[in-house]
Amino acid sequence: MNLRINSEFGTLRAVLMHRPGKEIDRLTPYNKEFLLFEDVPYLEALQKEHDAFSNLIKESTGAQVYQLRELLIRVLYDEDILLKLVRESLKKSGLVHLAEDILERFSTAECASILTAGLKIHELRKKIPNLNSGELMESAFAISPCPNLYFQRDPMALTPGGIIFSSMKMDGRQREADLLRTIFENHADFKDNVNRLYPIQGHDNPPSIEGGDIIVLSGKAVAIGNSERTDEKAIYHAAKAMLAEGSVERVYEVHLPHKRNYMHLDTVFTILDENLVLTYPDALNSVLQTSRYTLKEIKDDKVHIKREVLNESLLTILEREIPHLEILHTADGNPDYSLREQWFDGANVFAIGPRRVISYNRNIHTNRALRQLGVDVLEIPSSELSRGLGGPRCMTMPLSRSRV
Ligand SMILES: NC(=[NH2+])NCCC[C@H](N)C(=O)O
Repeated sequence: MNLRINSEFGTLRAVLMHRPGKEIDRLTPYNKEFLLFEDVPYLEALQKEHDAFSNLIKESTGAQVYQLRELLIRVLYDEDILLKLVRESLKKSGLVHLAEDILERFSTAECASILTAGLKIHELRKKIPNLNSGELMESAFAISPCPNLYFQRDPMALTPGGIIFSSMKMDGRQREADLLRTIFENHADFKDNVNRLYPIQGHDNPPSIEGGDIIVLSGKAVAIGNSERTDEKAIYHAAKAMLAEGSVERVYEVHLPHKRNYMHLDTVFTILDENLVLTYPDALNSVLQTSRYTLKEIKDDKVHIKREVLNESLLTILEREIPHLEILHTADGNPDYSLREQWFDGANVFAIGPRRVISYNRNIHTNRALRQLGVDVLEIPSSELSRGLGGPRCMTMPLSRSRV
């Protein structure tokens, strides 16, 4: 698997997902906002919906569906890797000195659970009765949970030139990118095929960038949202690395309002075929601030890139990059429904092949409009999955697609 993607819609061959687990049960009415959820989901129902999603992908495409937990356990068998991750995860609570004790008392599979679902002081005390946890309350987290891990789109991104490992903006998600990067840089199935574009060498605290903001417009062009989650500096470095690699010739920086319902560029639009884009009414026209990065020259091993501020809307850019562009609006533009359906990620469908998408069943008006255009729409249940405010594209990390 060469871990590069040159379209958003080539027939899916392999995808990474995470079946939600105990990390979801960490959500309460008090921490849900901090942990970026709209509500407190019912885990069993959430898992059923997620299973329906992953099974549908397998049945409809025959693609290989990797599960994060299995990949993680495999790399954690290397004790140095495990120790490093556990130490890193304990930094926030100031309990790094407990890392070795944890490794001694928990199995590798249990450590994988701790790294995803977190660990509370009182849970740790069961294994270490004389635990000195300082000022921390029994209900505090020694290791914080990652309830957003089923949004596999965000901790990294595949591009035509290689992989961008995210540096995640919000406190509640920061550990996710470490898990993914550790897997891809160490797992035997992947490590030799990783061309890391970001973070660049020597960046300890890289500026933030998240996978949901990165959309491959074509084998030669990539759009990155400058958003609530992705910083201008990160876009600059990622653009420079992509342009230096050579596959991508143009990187667009798209300024989004820094608001929760625009949190990532893929909440605004998704690409379903070589000339079909799904978006919500007015979004493409109202995004007016954009910039374009191109390569100037590579001289004495130094890469120089050019940034042009464009007075063009996102629509104009898409029209230039995608010949014969056809645009479909969520709920077909119906003012009574398009906002509702956009809120629950109507524009965020997951393309499993050209004009073949998986969509939330609740977005009935959008799904109907897609079908009227001849798109094959496969639906998944969405009562619980949608409470995290992410849609089918957000929940998937395609690792391989047929080239288009
Ligand atoms: N690619 C996306 N749009 N992801 C949606 C992520 C939702 C998640 N609750 C967050 O706020 O981070």
